[in-house]
Formats: sequence, structure tokens, C-alpha cells
Amino acid sequence: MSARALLRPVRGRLILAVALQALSSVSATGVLVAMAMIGDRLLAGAGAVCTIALAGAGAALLSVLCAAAAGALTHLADTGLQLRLRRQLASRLSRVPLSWYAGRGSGAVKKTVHDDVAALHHLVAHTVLDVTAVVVTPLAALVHLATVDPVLAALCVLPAVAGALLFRRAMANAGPQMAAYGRAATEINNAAVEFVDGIAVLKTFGRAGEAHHRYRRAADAFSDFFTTWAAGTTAVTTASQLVVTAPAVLLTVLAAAVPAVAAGVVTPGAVVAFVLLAPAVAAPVATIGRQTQALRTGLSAAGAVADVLRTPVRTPGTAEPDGTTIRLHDVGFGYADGVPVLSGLDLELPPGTVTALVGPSGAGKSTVARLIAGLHEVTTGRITVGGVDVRDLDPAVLHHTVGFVLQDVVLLRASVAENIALARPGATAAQIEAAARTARIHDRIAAAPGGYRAIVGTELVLSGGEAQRLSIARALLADPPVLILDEATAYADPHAEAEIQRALSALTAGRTMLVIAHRLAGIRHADRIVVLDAGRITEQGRHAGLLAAGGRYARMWRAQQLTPALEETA
Ligand SMILES: Nc1ncnc2c1ncn2[C@@H]1O[C@H](COP(=O)(O)OP(=O)(O)OP(=O)(O)O)[C@@H](O)[C@H]1O
Repeated sequence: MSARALLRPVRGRLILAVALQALSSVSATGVLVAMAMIGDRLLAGAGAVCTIALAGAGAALLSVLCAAAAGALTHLADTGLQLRLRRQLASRLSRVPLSWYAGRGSGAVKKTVHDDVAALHHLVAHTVLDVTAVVVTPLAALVHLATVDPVLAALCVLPAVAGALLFRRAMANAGPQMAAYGRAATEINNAAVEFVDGIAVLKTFGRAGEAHHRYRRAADAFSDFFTTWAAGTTAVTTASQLVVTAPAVLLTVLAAAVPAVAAGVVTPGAVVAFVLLAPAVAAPVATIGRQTQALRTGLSAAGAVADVLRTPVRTPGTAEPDGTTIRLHDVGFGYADGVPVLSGLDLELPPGTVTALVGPSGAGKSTVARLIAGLHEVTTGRITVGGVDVRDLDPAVLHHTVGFVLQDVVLLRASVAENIALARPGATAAQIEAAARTARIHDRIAAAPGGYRAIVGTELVLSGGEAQRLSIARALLADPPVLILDEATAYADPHAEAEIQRALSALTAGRTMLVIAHRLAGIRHADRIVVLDAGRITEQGRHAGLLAAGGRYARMWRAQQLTPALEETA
């Protein structure tokens, strides 16, 4: 979608608004013409100015009404456009791959979603009309003055031409400068977001003073850039403004008109017309900078929004999985180009079985979970659910088939009930409570003042382990045939962990499970244990077999058996 296509839905209303604004500007000029005609009549002693005065008043009324109608139209067009764009952006941004966000930074995304859409408001609601007025008013004034005296009319164009030429010189390098301006503004946005995101951890290490370092640097760079740019152009820009001021224009015209009146080649009435209308011919040049800038900003914002809306997203397929078997076929993946995290991974999760994925930190276990969840796309190979590539599955079907309790629990700033019912919005209060009880989080929720209506993060602040149990309640309620647990009990104390394990055990019957755990004791009864090391499967089998093999798993098991003893003797 191009910037032009973006504005297509409101084109009809904008054209009508431009026509009304043009009529308003012509009518406003008509008022000045009527005043000039009255002056001419009075100077000539012709009297009878009533009709002209009435016509002038009519023109004034028409001008006001047309301007109001034009403004109402553009604001209506803008409201509809903003709503449509925000919906389209929300829909697109929810479907772009996570890597798209990683490649940008939240500041840049926020700039497009918020600032650029707001800049479009100015373009559609104001700039279009302002530019119309700036073009039509001087033209209408000039046309009338040309009928009064063509030579003097040509003369009053001179200040406008001089102002425009000076302004062009000031803006000679504006294209690259505007691009640099946009980059500097984006850098400030990114730095501000980073500042807010990182402040807690920096404070923890007593380095709060440095927290805003990048932000300050970005703001300084922005200020330096702007000062240098302004210093190089201020003199010429000021000159371009000065030559089009009313006194400068009147001086130019009167320098020729006064001798012409004395010589009897121009009437005093004609001079009145020039005094009233000549400033209007040149005045818009003073606003060229502002209007051009507003147009550029608006069009570049439209371009940025159009770019986001053009971001390719995979159209969800309509294929239905045949069963719930999950297979990883020769899967390779890396977060960054040339840095593989997983390579040649073949893995099958047969229905009703529990597969445990273990391995040292950084081996890629959570990455496997994220790939199955569709949060990232495999670089090579494929992942299938019931024989269908996850990329060809409708995300809704994927998430009904596979439930996730991932390491990084994300809770929404919504009620506890809404958070639990995320994957099943129609769930009843009783079903939500039952899931919370099974996940051993009900008592904590019931003890909070708002209970299940309390807003998570403000009215109910949960610890890491509690958040984990709430996300287990979520998965329990969704009741998917396949469940992936990534460090599901990482935050829980031993007592709570045992309870959660019991609750989860009840779930496993008839279900496919992939459990990613560091503590091997919890998964030693798994149907299959897969050992991942540096993104490759190095061993797999049942607990006893792997122990007997004396490989990596056996070493990890022995190390974990020793650890409690060491703690006790310490
Ligand atoms: N979002 C990311 N961007 C870039 N690299 C990442 C990202 N997430 C993980 N990695 C890298 O991918 C590799 C595997 O990480 P992963 O979290 O899958 O390991 P893991 O086996 O689950 O580790 P742990 O047991 O410590 O949680 C690591 O080298 C990690 O640095």
C-alpha cells in the first residue's frame, strides 16, 4: 500500500473540502474587492455603495460558511481514516513475526503507530485546507488586480517571486536534512523507551544516574543537528520572510503607483485596490516553509504507516491438523543470521506421551518451545502439528491444539479472570475458578480485595511463582490436547511445585506433553527424555537407559543428586 492508496478512502471528501475551501478563499478576496470598490466610488464621489456593501457582507458570510463546512468535512474524513488505520495497524502488527519487532526497536514502532498516525491527522484535517487557501487566495487577488491595472499587478508579484527564490535557497539541502531529522527523532524515541524499560535494573545496580545517558545523548544530538541546520539557513529564511511582509510589498507597489497617480495614468481608486489586495498576493510565501514542512511531515508519516501496512504477513491457512502429533523435521533456526541456535533437529511428540527436553543452559530448549508456539519461524526444515506445517495453520487452530506455559510469563493489565480466560473468553466464573484451584492460585486470588475482578499489576501484584501458576491455570482452562511446559515450576517452592506437578499429572492422560525442565527429578518418569546440547540432540531414551549409557544425562543426573547433599553439608 502506497501513501496515496492510504488516503484513497477519504479522497472524495477531501476533494469536496478543497473545493469549499477554494470558494471560501475566493469569497474572502471578494470582501476586499468590495471594500476597494467602495473606496473607489467614494473617492470618485459616485455615492451609492449600499449594494456593494451588501455584496461584500454576503461574500464574508459565504466565506465563513464554506470554511466551516470544509473544516467539518476534513475532520470527519480524518476521524474515519484514523480509526481504519489504527485497526489495520493493530491487525497487521499482531500478525508480523516477532523478528520484525526485534529488527526495529519499540521506539520506532511507537513512532509509526502513534506519532505518524497523529501527523496524518494534521495532514488530512488541516494541511490540505491550509495549502488550498495559500494557493487560491493570492491567485484570486492577482486576477482581480490584473483587471484593475496589469502593470502594477505584475509589480506586486515581484516580492512574492523574490521571497520564493530566497526560500528555495534556504531549503536547498532540505531533503537529506529532513531524513536526518526523522532519524534523530526516532533515536530519541528509542532512547526514551530503553530508558523506561531499563531504569529498574540500572537502579538495582546503583547506576540510575547513567540510565538516561543514551536519552541525553540522543537529545543533545538532536539539538546540535537542529542548531547547525538553523544557523546555516536563518539569514536567508529571514530575508525571504521580510520581502513578503505587507510594508515591503506596499513600498514596492506605491513606489510606482504614487507617481502614476500624479501623472494621471492610474486612478486613486485603483491604488486603494492595490493597498488592500497586494499584501495578500505575497503573504502566503511567508507560510511556504510551514506548509511545505507540514505537507512533507504528513506525507512521510503516510509513507511510514503504509510501509507497516505493507509488511508481509503469512496468510493463515485453512488446513485442519489430522491428529495432534507434533514433529520437528530437520529444524534449523537462529535469532541472527549466521548464528545457528538449533541445527538438524528431528523430534516427534506422539499423542499421549510425555517428552522431556533437557540440556545445559543456552542449549536451545526454550527456543524449541517458541518455534512450536509459532513465535518465530524456523530457518530451515519444518514443524508440523497433525501433519500440517505450523506456518500453514490458522494461529487460532494452533493455539487450540497446543497450550503453552512459557518461561517468560506475560500477564495483561486486565482482570485476573480475563487473564485466566485468555484462550477461552467464553469460560464461566466457575470454570475459571476450577482452573485456578487446580493450579493452586485460587487462595491467593481470593485473598486479594477484588478477587477475580482485581486488575493484575495494579490491584493484584503477583510474584514470579504466582504468575507462573496463573499461566498454568490459563493452560488448564484452555484444555488443549498438547501442552508445552517451559520451566513451568521454575519459581515455585518445593511444596507448591509438588502440588503443581500433581495437577499437571492429572492433565497428561491422553495428552501430548513436552516438558522443558532443569530439575531432572521431576521428569524421570517421562516416556522419553531428549538431551539437547548446543542446538543438537545428543541423546534420547528413558531415564534408566540414559543413566546406564553414562553420557551427558547421567552426568547431569549425578550432579543434581550431589547438589542437595552439598547444600546440607554447607
Ligand atoms: N530473543 C533472542 N534473541 C537472540 N538470541 C536469543 C534469544 N533468545 C535466546 N537466544 C539465544 O539462543 C540460545 C538458546 O537460548 P534458549 O533460551 O533457547 O536456551 P535454553 O536451553 O532454554 O536455556 P535456559 O535453560 O538457560 O533457559 C542462547 O544462546 C541464547 O543466547
